[in-house]
Amino acid sequence: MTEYILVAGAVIRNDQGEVLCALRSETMSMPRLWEFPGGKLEPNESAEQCLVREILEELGYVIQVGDLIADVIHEYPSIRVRLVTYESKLASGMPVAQEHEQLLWLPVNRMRELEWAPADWPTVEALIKAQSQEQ
Ligand SMILES: Nc1nc2c([nH]c(=O)n2[C@H]2C[C@H](O)[C@@H](COP(=O)(O)OP(=O)(O)OP(=O)(O)O)O2)c(=O)[nH]1
Repeated sequence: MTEYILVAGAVIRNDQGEVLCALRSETMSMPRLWEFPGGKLEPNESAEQCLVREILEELGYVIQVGDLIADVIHEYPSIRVRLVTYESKLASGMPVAQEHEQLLWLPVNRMRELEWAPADWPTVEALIKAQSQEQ
């Protein structure tokens, strides 16, 4: 039996195709690592419902959730996280950081420059691969 914490992350794009990257603050676990906004699923909640709720809490904004990008299990020293990431769009307007230290819109081809939470790398690589296949 492998137990894990199920976490959903939103890959939020703007009209230029840039992705919203969020820096975990000093007071959060895994401080100062970049992540996709989101969080742990509550009981009886779908990943989509979790993302809409978390993004509203963290960024004050409603998103529209699209396709699954990656579904990975990462073994941290003290926890095992299953991270599912989804394409998402903002309905309109701009997100405002309420819990994160910093928000950054980055083109996909620059995402490797950030220090991501280890569970996030398969999503970053999938985004880069998908973009290179489009060109
Ligand atoms: N939201 C989010 N969490 C991530 C990502 N990558 C990753 O490893 N995580 C980890 C960090 C946390 O251990 C967990 C998500 O918990 P959370 O975002 O609800 O964090 P939290 O601050 O409420 O929880 P915690 O401090 O009690 O761990 O998943 C990611 O891209 N987005």
